[in-house]
Amino acid sequence: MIELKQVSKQYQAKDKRGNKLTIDAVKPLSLSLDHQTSYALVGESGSGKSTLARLMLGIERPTSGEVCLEGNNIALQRPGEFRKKRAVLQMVLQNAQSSLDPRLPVFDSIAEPIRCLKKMDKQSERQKILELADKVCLTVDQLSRLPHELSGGQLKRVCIARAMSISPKFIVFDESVSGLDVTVRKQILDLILQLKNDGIGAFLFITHDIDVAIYMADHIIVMKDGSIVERVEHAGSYDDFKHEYSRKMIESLPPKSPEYRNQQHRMAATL
Ligand SMILES: Nc1ncnc2c1ncn2[C@@H]1O[C@H](COP(=O)(O)OP(=O)(O)OP(=O)(O)O)[C@@H](O)[C@H]1O
Repeated sequence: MIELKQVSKQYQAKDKRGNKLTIDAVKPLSLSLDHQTSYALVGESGSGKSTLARLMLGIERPTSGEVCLEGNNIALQRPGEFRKKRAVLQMVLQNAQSSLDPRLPVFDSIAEPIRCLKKMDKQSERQKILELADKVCLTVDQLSRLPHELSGGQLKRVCIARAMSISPKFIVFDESVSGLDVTVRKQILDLILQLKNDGIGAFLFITHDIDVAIYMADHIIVMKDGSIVERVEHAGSYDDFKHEYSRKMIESLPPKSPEYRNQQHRMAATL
């Protein structure tokens, strides 16, 4: 579905003294993402995960290489044409609150992509939003509220419903459960897994948390300093990670609280 061919991304910045600096956010790499597959991208802060995701979605242009969607180089498509095709690719950002218009009831925020990209009469639109709300467990009452009147977990659900509103083939979840308490976190992760079988074609989960990656994804991609250092399929435990950097990341995991460990056991039991 999405193919990256020797793609790289450099940013120009300035150091403390004002000298020009080139940042190799993503070094040349190739990667294919298939339909109906779950991916996780793990790596420390600054390793290039979000930049790589933005390249996949065509939000950023690569410095070199090609990004192809269904075999077509997205850089060669006319903006109008790509805008329509790009709708099949969605992203759920880390900060749910700032991704939503604070003045709009969340019903309208969920409806926004439909209004921009699809022609739908009001009755069908309402029906569609109610179906989506049901899928992500939001009540009709919650749909009429403003973002600041919802909890963090409810806001994540709104963002997921919004991303799903135009039936995307691929959704990137960028740190989508950070900042949530363990119970809500588990609910959101399970919701995404459930939606995978019931709507989302494929997804990429960006996370610092290797436990979350193991729980969520069929394919785990480990990034370090802009490069992919390891790919693990169907990881069942930490032992499946062999690269020195992955091992270091695992060794530096903080000791887990009893509550967290119990949750991991419950997660493992459901796999
Ligand atoms: N617009 C930009 N301009 C300049 N440098 C940037 C820009 N965006 C990202 N970078 C730099 O590129 C590198 C990779 O950043 P990126 O956000 O992709 O990492 P990340 O792995 O997603 O980090 P985090 O987990 O903290 O979100 C970092 O050194 C970052 O400072």
